[in-house]
Amino acid sequence: MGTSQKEVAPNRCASPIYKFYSSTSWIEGSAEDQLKHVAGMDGVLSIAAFPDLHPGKYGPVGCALLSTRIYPQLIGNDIGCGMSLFALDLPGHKFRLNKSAQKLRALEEPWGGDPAARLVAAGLSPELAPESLGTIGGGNHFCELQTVETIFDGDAMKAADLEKGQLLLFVHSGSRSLGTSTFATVQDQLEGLASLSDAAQSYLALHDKAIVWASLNRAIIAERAANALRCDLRLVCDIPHNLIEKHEDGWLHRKGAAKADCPLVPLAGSRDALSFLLKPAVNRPEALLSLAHGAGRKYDRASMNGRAGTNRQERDNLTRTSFGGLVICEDRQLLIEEAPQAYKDPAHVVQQLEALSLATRVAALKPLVTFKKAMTEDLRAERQEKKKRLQDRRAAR
Ligand SMILES: Nc1nc2c(ncn2[C@@H]2O[C@H](COP(=O)(O)O)[C@@H](O)[C@H]2O)c(=O)[nH]1
Ligand SMILES: [Mn+2]
Repeated sequence: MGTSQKEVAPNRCASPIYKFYSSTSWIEGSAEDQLKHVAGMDGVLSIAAFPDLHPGKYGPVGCALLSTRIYPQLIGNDIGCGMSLFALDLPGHKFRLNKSAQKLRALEEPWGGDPAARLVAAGLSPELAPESLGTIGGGNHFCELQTVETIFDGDAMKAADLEKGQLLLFVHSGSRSLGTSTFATVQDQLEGLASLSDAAQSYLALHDKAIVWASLNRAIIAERAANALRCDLRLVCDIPHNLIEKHEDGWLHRKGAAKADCPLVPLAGSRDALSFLLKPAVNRPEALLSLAHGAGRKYDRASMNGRAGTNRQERDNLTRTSFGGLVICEDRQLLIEEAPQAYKDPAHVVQQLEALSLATRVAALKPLVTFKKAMTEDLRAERQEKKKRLQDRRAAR
């Protein structure tokens, strides 16, 4: 069994950091500085860091942290963000790439369902951010049509009733405006919250609702996509990666770390790389019941300007993949910020997890169509209006 590198931050009281990556992994120094900082925070007992580790706004992304105190800023505003994988009953031979891409554009239209009914059925108040339900959101959230490219663990695939060539939907989204408003209530509490305090209890109550909301949101996004593709769907796994959970020794914070106390965990690649389905190992307590959730960022959003999509030809190329797939992202800035070059190599991340006996690969999943953002008439008009306002303001100066 491979061993993680254990490090104790210089602070005398700092907790151990178990690093589940090696010198061959792309890890920014600033991400490790953030790890050391959080290891020294009051009440922190242990940290597990995965090969998708990268610096985040409020702390490191790609890690799990056990603490006696509650730290909402480690989770940030996208509480409950996660990835859900669904099997489609669309036979591979009936699949048409261009037609499917066209159909998935329907995801940009407002959802025509009954948010109140769905919220109530999920045990939530009908007033809980109904307007955002069924929407993907920005950043690196997506709804991706994939196919099973390679099977590594036939038994696990059989148990999940999946086969080679199977069409899948992979949805990455979170709690949208609900997570943002929940985080806003505690955003300034950088020193964390005593777990029994009123502030912690009311944050956790809202947080738990955001987890359920985010999962429901992913299910509705997938239903909308399956409807557009005129097929049925079946949930394979639904795994959050931004959340706090009660653990026997304290509070387990996962930021960009997949909850791994379950049979199958997806690991996202990029829109032009394979994603993976993993089987978590069960005997690594230092990993804090968690796994890497993706490839992890190599370059932050701002530094992608100039690295990708610098001219029209390059931007056009970004809407097609090296697998022959298509990307629907009609927001130029988003197309560039989320270019595949912004991410590390997911195959390396998986290889590291396997080398350290944290997980084994079950299957590799190939992206066919990645939906992020389509330009509707309303959006186009909104954009033009904004452009005009800017021009008028400049002219008035
Ligand atoms: N299959 C795809 N994976 C993608 C895409 N864009 C990003 N990614 C991966 O998802 C994780 C999510 O990171 P998070 O910290 O924001 O939750 C990221 O690390 C990438 O590996 C995509 O279009 N398709
Ligand atoms: Mn996420």
